Amino acid sequence: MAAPQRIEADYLIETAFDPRRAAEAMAGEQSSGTFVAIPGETPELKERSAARIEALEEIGTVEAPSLPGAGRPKDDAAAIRRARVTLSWPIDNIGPSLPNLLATVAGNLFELKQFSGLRLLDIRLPAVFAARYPGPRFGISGTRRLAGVAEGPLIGTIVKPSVGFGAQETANLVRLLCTAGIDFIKDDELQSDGPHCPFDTRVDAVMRVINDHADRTGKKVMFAFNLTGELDEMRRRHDHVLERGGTCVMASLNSVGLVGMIELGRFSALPIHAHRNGWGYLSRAPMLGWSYVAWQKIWRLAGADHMHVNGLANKFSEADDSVIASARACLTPMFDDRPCIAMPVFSSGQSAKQAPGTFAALGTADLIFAAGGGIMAHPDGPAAGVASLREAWDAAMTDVPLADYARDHTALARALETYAA
Ligand SMILES: O=C(O)[C@H](O)COP(=O)(O)O
Ligand SMILES: [Mg+2]
Repeated sequence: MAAPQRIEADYLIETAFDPRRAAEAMAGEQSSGTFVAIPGETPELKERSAARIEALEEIGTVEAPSLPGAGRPKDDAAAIRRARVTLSWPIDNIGPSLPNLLATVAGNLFELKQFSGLRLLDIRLPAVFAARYPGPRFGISGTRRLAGVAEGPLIGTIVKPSVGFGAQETANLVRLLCTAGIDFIKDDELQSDGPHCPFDTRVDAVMRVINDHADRTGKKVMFAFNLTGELDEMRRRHDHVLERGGTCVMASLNSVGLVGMIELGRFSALPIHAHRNGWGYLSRAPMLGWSYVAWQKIWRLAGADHMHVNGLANKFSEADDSVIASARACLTPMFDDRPCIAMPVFSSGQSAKQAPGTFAALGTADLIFAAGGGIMAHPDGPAAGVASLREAWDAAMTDVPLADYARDHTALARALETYAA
């Protein structure tokens, strides 16, 4: 897996024009060219700075354009063709800069008239990027160490109701979950620092419970406090969590943006739990936007330790094979000497029933399995919800079918009845 010398990006394109001509327009627009030839773009300059087409493979035709507004060639009967294209750029165009990488590989090309579909599938970066950015400081091993979970998944939850609890009500729920043996708890992304549940007050109340539980049992439950905000706010909130003995902070990636995440990555002395809310607008249309395989690399390099990947049979619209491809991507090294592995977080409509499928598909338990409704709505209460997830994972990892294991594990049996649909 040698890092390339040039920046490389793979795309899926759809066009009514000749795909090579369209890809040339895309390469030109994203490097030295524009819509007409310009005198300054000499052969020497192009040699130095132009993006190149490294590969182009046509993969078929479609009846109708996927996106509105695309142009058509004069021959209006021309087929609409799809192709996979790899472009490359010299690193000297931008240097190892993540914000400028974004403008280069995922900038103006999505709206070029030549295309009725354009999706970024993957990126590969020269090793200078690994030297410039921190990458995850904690990753799997650091998270396991801080959470005191040597093997198996981190069984986790999201505070639910997502908003509405005050600090003390949140702490009361945390006490119950700690007693039930949970490993990981997070704020919902909708909860940050509103007047009804101020960040500092929540941290103080929750950490009193977590520290007290740790003093008595030796187990410090990891709580990801959502510090999403402006840069100074995030730094101040981070310091408050650290002072109170907290072991994780959370940020909404699309809210803090790339620069926010880079700054947080450089600053943070705690693992960063990266929430991907908003992902749908980047990915839901199959012929537009980003593949998670490409997108997650940017955030890992910026410093994300945990990356949300949705979950099997989730409440959203993503198919299971895409969820597993995303989780595998987070576990795939980015550079030989800087793997930047992030721990995948399965979350969204998860409950005991998805444990075997998740373990079988991923082949590892190096993950956080977070169930909000899947724990809170257990008919015998959240403690039984936690037990049901633990039992489901024990069954999955010892290759016992859930229904068999449920015969003498009541919490699991009741969960399977409840979350059957
Ligand atoms: O922030 C999250 O991960 C979601 O709110 C998950 O909630 P759920 O487990 O109830 O779907
Ligand atoms: Mg949520």
